[in-house]
Amino acid sequence: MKISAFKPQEIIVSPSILAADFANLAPEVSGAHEAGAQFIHLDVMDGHFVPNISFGPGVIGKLRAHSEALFDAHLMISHPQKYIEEFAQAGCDHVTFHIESDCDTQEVIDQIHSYGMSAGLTLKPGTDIETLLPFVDKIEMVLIMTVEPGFGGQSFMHDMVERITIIREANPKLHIQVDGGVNKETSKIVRDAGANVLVAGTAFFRHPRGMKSAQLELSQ
Ligand SMILES: O=C(CO)[C@H](O)[C@H](O)COP(=O)(O)O
Ligand SMILES: [Fe+2]
Repeated sequence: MKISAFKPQEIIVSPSILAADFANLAPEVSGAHEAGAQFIHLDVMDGHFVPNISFGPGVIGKLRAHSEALFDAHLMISHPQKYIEEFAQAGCDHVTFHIESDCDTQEVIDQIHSYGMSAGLTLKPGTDIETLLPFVDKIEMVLIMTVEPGFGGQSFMHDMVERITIIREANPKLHIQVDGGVNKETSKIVRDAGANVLVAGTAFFRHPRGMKSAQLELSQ
């Protein structure tokens, strides 16, 4: 699945498997797609860029056979340039990395594209949004973090919403993704601001009435 199959006006839910049952990832991933999610959000953490360790290309590669959803990797790692080939081989369709990573930003964007994947850029809440502006015509998606990266289940940072408007004005054709504390209420706020890709971990995989209810609540 390629991101070019989706329009930036289209509302897409990207469930973060960080909140899924790690002992049952295959049915969690296939169930998410069956519930209507078109992306699967894969949070890769190295314990260095962020103070948490999650999973890497080995796990993603095993999950690939269980879903036809777009595999949307969010790399929270210090040296993304060392691993792009591995994420491509694991079956990722899209790779987002952090502008604060220790790499040449344009070189990593080119590296991602060279494997036929789409590229995304993101930034921590404390980083100036202006740092992203030189790249908005070079990538397919911007990810606005609405929590400090590293952990699921945190509260949505409302003061990040104006970043969505800034990016939407800078490039109306970009996919704009929001990640962190997205639920029934906050998804409306970010959609109204111009975001179209909604990452949800807790609100999706731990919804009291299941994934189909979560999908409906996030996308309506
Ligand atoms: O990138 C992330 C954390 O760094 C996760 O994608 C995000 O936190 C999703 O979890 P939740 O919806 O529970 O906030
Ligand atoms: Fe994420």
